[in-house]
Amino acid sequence: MKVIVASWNPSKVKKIKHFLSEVPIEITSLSGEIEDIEETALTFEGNAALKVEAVRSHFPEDIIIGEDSGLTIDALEGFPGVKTARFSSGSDADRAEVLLEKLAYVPLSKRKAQFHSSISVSFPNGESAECHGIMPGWISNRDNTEIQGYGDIFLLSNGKVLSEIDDSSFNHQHQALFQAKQHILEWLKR
Ligand SMILES: O=c1[nH]c(=O)c2ncn([C@@H]3O[C@H](COP(=O)(O)OP(=O)(O)OP(=O)(O)O)[C@@H](O)[C@H]3O)c2[nH]1
Repeated sequence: MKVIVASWNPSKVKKIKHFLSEVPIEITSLSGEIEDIEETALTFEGNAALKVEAVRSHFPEDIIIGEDSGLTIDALEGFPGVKTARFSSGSDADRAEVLLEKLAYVPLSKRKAQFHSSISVSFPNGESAECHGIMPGWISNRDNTEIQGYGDIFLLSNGKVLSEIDDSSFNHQHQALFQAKQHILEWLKR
């Protein structure tokens, strides 16, 4: 039995594999023949479950883990939410610029935002566990000409943006991954 990471994003796969490295079974990613899925659910939880379901029949005897993450902005009624990776064309950096334009006249106190991570862990006997992590912050109103992604516009309570922080052990993905790891370790002990 292995843990299969149901993601088509190599840097996400690397992060999840690294975080789960203490789990005493092999952790592998998808091989090229399984196509990326359309993320059609309305919630992060729903999309994490869709990723797992999409690959379940290929790995009937393994544990499968799917993750969906994104940003919600209070002043934009939760936008971009599940569409964080694709609400407009281009890169995350381009989309971060679009968000800054939408918030151009909104003061910092009203720029509250959250990063979410939902993980679905599916076990070969049909059981599953849902995990969720959330990191609160604000969308920065600082001038930043070097925007490479959402981490450069997400301001934390210590006054730094996410991309300036080396230790991200408190972040949304790590919270959800920590819960996922506990579920897997408990399941393996049975
Ligand atoms: O700068 C960032 N710092 C973060 O800490 C962070 N957490 C999430 N995100 C963004 O949220 C979307 C996830 O999309 P997502 O879960 O659909 O993943 P994906 O499509 O890349 O891979 P897959 O697993 O679906 O194959 C993408 O735009 C990510 O860049 C972050 N950006």
